Amino acid sequence: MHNDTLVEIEDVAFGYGARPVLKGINLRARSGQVVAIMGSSGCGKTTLLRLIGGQIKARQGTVRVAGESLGALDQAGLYRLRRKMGMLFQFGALFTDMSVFDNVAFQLREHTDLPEDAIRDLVLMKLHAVGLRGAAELMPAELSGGMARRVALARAIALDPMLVMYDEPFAGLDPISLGVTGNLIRRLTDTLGLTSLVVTHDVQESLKIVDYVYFVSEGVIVAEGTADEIRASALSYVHQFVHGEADGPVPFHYPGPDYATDLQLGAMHA
Ligand SMILES: Nc1ncnc2c1ncn2[C@@H]1O[C@H](COP(=O)(O)OP(=O)(O)OP(=O)(O)O)[C@@H](O)[C@H]1O
Repeated sequence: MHNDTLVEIEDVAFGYGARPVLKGINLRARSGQVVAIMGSSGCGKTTLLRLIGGQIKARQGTVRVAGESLGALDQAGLYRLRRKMGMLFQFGALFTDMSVFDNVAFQLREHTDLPEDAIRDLVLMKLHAVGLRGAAELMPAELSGGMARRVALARAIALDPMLVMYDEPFAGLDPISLGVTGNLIRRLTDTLGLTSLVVTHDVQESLKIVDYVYFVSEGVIVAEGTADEIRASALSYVHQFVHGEADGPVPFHYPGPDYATDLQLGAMHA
């Protein structure tokens, strides 16, 4: 293993019940990298993040985080490792009855014995890092969507994780907040020396900030490369994704009965 490899996934398979979702995934992310995982809806991107977070266990293969194989850890070991991971799941819901400050302080109060004045300094540092120190006393209802996303980000980095996982960080944001969020992910990764894994549909926004991209389809990695390699890719799957075309290997229509049969056109002629 490369000595700055933080996440390493080898030949991982997983399914819900009898249905296979991931069929042999290989992926790696190093310290200081922003790595994106893309693929069409339902291809298993969130499942992959849950495997890395240890919420679910691989049926085959190994998931290693910071050199530790998740399959070999007991509950206490998993819990210890998870403290080094920040997770920002869809929209990173904030506690609506707590101020911005208390939202960010929550993890620190739960997981450390730090005195309140140390917690105060840490919270203000994290809020400063996302440009919202001045918003500490606001309630979530008083924030714009983009601001709420940044508070969730401050909360995700409260415990100084080595790894931050983002599930659809750009979903539902206006174009300006989109750019701000992307730049922030890049900047925090660089300045804190962490690793960011970003699950996203937003190819254009993520290509601006990522070091490496993996495309998942039908349970396997079908393409991977740097942002430039992905932009230049001639693979039809990647081309369709990058250029947002409806026709290509990823069908626009969910598989179903033939359209004419469904509309009973045959019956009309009978
Ligand atoms: N807890 C579960 N039990 C059973 N099936 C599940 C469960 N969670 C997800 N699935 C199924 O597994 C597949 C992969 O889901 P997953 O959420 O990982 O996909 P995704 O790529 O993140 O999708 P999207 O981009 O739409 O969020 C989907 O078909 C989904 O319906």
